[in-house]
Amino acid sequence: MIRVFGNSVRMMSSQKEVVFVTGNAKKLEEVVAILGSSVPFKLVNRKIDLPELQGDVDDVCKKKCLEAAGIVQGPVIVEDTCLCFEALGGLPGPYIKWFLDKLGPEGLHKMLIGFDEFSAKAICTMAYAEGPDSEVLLFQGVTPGKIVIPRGRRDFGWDACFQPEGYDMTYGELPKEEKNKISHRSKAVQILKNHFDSNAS
Ligand SMILES: O=c1nc[nH]c2c1ncn2[C@H]1C[C@H](O)[C@@H](COP(=O)(O)OP(=O)(O)OP(=O)(O)O)O1
Ligand SMILES: [Mg+2]
Repeated sequence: MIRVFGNSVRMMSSQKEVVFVTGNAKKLEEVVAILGSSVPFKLVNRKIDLPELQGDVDDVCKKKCLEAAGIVQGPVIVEDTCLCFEALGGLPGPYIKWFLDKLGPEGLHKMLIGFDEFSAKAICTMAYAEGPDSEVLLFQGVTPGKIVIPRGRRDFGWDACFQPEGYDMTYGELPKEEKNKISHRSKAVQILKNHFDSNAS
């Protein structure tokens, strides 16, 4: 179990504990690194494999969040990550996990050769709910880029085949701290953090 303790004064008054529900250790590692210690709540992880749902990005994330809140019976954060290919009208999108499992990063690139169109968007949608009957808030970060022949680390999903716009390195080649400054996840976490910062007093 990983705990991130907020160190702000506001933390003393709120003492809010939020459970980040994910079965993906790499996601957790990045969210913890991006959030740092300045969050006005205490983040606690629970490793639960939530169902892989169907639908549009926002719907998938809302349902996933309510599933998690039902299990935890309290405040939760979940996130769902999409990789959307321009040539495929936004697919695989939320189904990227299955495409990656079956094709690997090489296959994701090969799939697009016939289209000769490699533009893609990495989208992270974070969802927060106070409980199973509460409203779900969404915080979304998007990083545009292109799908390339894999280069770099293979330790996290499709990192090796995604090259963010304006960079000549893939996510898998960029130092972790650099990825965490520009990634879809860092943008979503920043928006979520701003929300909690402005509602914490
Ligand atoms: O920054 C990333 N860089 C490379 N690959 C990534 C990234 N973020 C997620 N991924 C992979 C993991 C999974 O194959 C799919 C998203 O599926 P997604 O359902 O959101 O993740 P998951 O099932 O692994 O964890 P969770 O328990 O939070 O649902 O893309
Ligand atoms: Mg999942």
